[in-house]
Amino acid sequence: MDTKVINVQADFPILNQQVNDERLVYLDNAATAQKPLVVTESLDKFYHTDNANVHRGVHTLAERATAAYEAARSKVKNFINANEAAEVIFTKGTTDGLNMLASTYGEQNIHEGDEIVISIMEHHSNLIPWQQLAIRKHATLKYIGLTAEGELDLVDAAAKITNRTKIVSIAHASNVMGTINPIKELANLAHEVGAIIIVDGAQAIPHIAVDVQKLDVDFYAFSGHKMMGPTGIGVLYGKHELLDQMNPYQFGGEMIDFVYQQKSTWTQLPWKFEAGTQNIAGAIGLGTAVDYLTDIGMESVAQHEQQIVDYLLPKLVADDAIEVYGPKNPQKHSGVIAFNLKGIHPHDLATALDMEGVAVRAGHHCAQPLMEYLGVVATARASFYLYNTKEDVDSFLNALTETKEFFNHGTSKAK
Ligand SMILES: Cc1ncc(COP(=O)(O)O)c(CN[C@@H]2CONC2=O)c1O
Repeated sequence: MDTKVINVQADFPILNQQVNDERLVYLDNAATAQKPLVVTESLDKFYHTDNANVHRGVHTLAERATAAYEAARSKVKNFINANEAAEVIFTKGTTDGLNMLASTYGEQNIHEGDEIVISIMEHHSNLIPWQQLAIRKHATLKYIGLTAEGELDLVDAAAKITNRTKIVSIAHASNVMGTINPIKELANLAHEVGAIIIVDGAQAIPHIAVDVQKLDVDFYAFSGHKMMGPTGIGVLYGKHELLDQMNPYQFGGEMIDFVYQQKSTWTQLPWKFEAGTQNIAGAIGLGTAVDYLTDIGMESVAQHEQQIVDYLLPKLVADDAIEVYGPKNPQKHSGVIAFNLKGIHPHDLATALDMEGVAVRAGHHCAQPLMEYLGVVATARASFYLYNTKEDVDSFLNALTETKEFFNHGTSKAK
């Protein structure tokens, strides 16, 4: 499939600035992505011309706001190829969606002795909800390990997913290891034993095409802010029949059919899970981000990032002063690259890079069990998106060289 050359920096005014008298090079996209003008303009338009509460008013603005909100839902439905818009629940983000599942599906279906299987590379948002559920229910939480290459160990997965497993919950892409996990295979392993599969899609949905029906996942959670949408909006996709069985997550306006003094009945999907006034503007902004990505094409986004990784990763791997985590093969590594400069604390490294205008993340990345598994306390992390360029990569590499010299570090082999 032919892909467009991506040249979108002009859509992101935030990128056109100096930091510490150097050109900003923003490489912290795994934390949050920058927003194109069309997204912020869609928020302005809503608040300046269409703002009203949704689903309840019969006046013109309420109808316009409702139409825009539900149009956003339809855009997301098409973007992930859900079977119907009712399977798209707006949430606050990935964390909210995963907690919703643990508090509803989990509470209703996990019992003493049952097993929940996740992986050691999970973000805390896809670890703690299951850990606390297992504690509450006297169930068992098991972790799938990694191969020597730093990928998910499918042999270990097959050994740990058994007829005692009720839930498998896995990141589609790691926010540390730069791996894309074999979700279709894991879905098959889960379904073969009668378990469901939940996917944390936070680091995948912005970067690769996701087809929830082709993957045959039961639930898929992601955040708007990582795919150039506003913060505070996200999506939980779920198969209709499973969402139907779940108790509401929160109670209040919007989500009811009828409220009597001593009992209440609930409305239909998706609104059963959208209690109270929702993040209407956020949903509209997310819908605009979906349009923006769809216009560019996810194939083009993926190829653009692959070109960056193909160019950068071998240089980092070849440098004896640098430890790279995750697969060393660029074809198996996403645009999230965790690394350390040997002997230098990642916070000091990130501070030094910031002095050169380069923004990377440093810390445990809300993946402390993974840090322990890797034998490190923290790492630095550079993460790329469609608006990053080869010039950004060269600036990053130059800043790394400057930083190594600043810390009087050994010279690297790679030039
Ligand atoms: C894999 C993964 N899952 C869940 C989350 C939680 O998403 P929300 O915060 O939107 O609910 C994140 C956030 N990524 C963190 C945030 O900052 N840096 C990171 O790597 C993530 O990377």
